[in-house]
Amino acid sequence: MIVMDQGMSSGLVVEGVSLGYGRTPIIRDLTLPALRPGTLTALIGPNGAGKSTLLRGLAGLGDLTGSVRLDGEDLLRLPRSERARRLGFMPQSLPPPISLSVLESVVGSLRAVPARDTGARAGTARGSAEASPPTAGDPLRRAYATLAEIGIADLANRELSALSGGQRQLAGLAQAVARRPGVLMLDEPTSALDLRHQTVVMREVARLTREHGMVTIVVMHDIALAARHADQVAVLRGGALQAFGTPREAITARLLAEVYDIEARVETCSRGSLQIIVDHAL
Ligand SMILES: Nc1ncnc2c1ncn2[C@@H]1O[C@H](COP(=O)(O)OP(=O)(O)OP(=O)(O)O)[C@@H](O)[C@H]1O
Repeated sequence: MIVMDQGMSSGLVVEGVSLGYGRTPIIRDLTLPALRPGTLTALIGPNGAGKSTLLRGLAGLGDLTGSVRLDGEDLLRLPRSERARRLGFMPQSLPPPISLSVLESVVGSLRAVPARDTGARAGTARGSAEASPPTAGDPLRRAYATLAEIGIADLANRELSALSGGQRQLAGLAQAVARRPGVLMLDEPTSALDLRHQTVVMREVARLTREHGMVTIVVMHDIALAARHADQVAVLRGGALQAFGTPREAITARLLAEVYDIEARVETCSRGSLQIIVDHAL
């Protein structure tokens, strides 16, 4: 059990981390403000900024140095299996098109690393459900509920190998989300999705993050979508943190010019959400 003292803070604390490939450094001495449980952080920045490298490093893939603590516990010193229990990672690549049904793949991921007991009520199935709901077994129930939450209960019995790219991305998301890990890391989870699924996925990820007290980090390129669903935004360029704050604090026309080399306007629409209007590339 972890006992909090004044030197420990709850949530994810990333301090002085560095990481690269071979001798090429990509992330250099990066420190993030503490990421609190129940909050969603959008990690944005231009192509090649190091977003995936950072996420993969935090997930234990790569030789990351520095300090990464979750609720005061040093994640880098934990055995791999223990670290895996605390972290959920969905990479940028789609899950392989293997001969497993979507439901079986989510159950498999739950059996490999059991779900964290967050004390919150297990997700209730919503949305259309063409497949019959399962009647027994906690992993099965949890897996099915997760598919319903992200709106793909109708895909439960379809084989991964017979899905479209976007459908496979949703199945991969279900595998990562079902476990309710302490830290949930998603690398561009909406890149293959249509407009409705982008919105549903971000809404549900934000809801599950709050409900289960997860620290969620989502790499994304759609800044307006990030602004709508994220509690805070971390902006990366050249492996370094350029800005961090609430979407309104962090996303400014000046930042977009500096980080993306574009002239853009950041405006508030009639319903109050941030919109980015790109005028031209600089
Ligand atoms: N396996 C690898 N070996 C060597 N260099 C790599 C490898 N993967 C990525 N890089 C380099 O590391 C840098 C950061 O790449 P990374 O994929 O982390 O960027 P990103 O911000 O996620 O970009 P994108 O938005 O294009 O996905 C880039 O210069 C890239 O070429």
